[in-house]
Amino acid sequence: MVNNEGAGLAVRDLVATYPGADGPATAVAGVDLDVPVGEVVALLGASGSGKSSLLRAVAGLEPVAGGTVRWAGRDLAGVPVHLRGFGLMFQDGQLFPHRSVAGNVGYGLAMARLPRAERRRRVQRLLDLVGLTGFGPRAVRTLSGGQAQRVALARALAPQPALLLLDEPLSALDRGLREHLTGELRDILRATGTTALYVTHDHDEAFTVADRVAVMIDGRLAQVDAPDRLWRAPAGREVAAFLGYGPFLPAQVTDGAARTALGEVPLGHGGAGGAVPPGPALLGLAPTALRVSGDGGIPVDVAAVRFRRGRSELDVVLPDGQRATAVAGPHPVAARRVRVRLDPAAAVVVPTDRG
Ligand SMILES: Nc1ncnc2c1ncn2[C@@H]1O[C@H](COP(=O)(O)OP(=O)(O)OP(=O)(O)O)[C@@H](O)[C@H]1O
Repeated sequence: MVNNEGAGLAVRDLVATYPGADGPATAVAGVDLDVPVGEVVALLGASGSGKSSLLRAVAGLEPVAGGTVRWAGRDLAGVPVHLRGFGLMFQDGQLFPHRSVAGNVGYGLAMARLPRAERRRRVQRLLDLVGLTGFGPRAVRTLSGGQAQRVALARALAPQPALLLLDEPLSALDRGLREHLTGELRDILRATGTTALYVTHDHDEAFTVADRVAVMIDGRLAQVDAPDRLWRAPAGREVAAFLGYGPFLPAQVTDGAARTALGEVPLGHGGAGGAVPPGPALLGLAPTALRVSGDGGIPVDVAAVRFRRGRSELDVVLPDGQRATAVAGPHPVAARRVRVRLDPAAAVVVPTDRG
């Protein structure tokens, strides 16, 4: 991964607002983000967290209320969308309905006045790349949703944009197709060495596509990290809860281990990683962190039992009254009280929230 000083995207203290009834409403609340050349960064957040607003501000589609967007060291304030050299891809593709597939993919190349023969070659290469060999003459209205998004991707990649901005590019597709295309998209971005900022609310998509994932909560970036590190070492309870950890139990960190009501968890092992200072902390449980055990473990009451994907899942009541999920084997569980053991690899220790 190239990371020359000043290369790539550098966003500093970016603020984006919309006019509201009671004055401007803040959608992006002072964001710093770097996307070095060749890297794919996913902006992951709940609906309304400000992901699209940040992406649109980088694209130049929205005016910024504060801060800077730089590419290769150059401040882009006042540079219009079409002169930033960025590519855009949206959820609904927005293909030109009256052009063929090839006409759509080659659009930017025609604009750039590339000679016809070279244009043809590039369009063909791109259609090969996105798995649509031979689709050039097809009318876009005859395409399936997945095919249309492949065309949109090919069109966005055609002018070899310095930065590709993707806003929920797969979210209009059904789950199976989305999962399939996510892997393909990652491979295509890697194969073309594309630098990209990828907005999604889908965790699996972000973790699959991105070199680094930026978690956006209420207009702020709560953590930016490689997928495995984000999962192993969330910065705090807010990020851990967003990733799906919970409930959280009090923990006391000493000498590389965290003591909790469910037992001791070694730090830096399995899921319970991160630089958590000694003192009070929190233990967050992934849905598979508790296993029903035949012998030993903590006794808990069973509130409900479900059978799911070949195994029993129990809602159990922890000693402090919180509900948690415990996983059992393939046989139905009839007991009203069971013992559970903690799998430290499926739990995280995070610092207590500040303030
Ligand atoms: N054009 C607009 N006018 C007024 N408010 C807006 C506008 N666009 C977005 N907002 C508000 O800004 C906040 C952030 O919206 P944004 O679309 O950036 O979030 P998001 O994380 O991309 O959400 P989603 O995943 O639902 O698209 C929200 O509170 C939203 O209601």
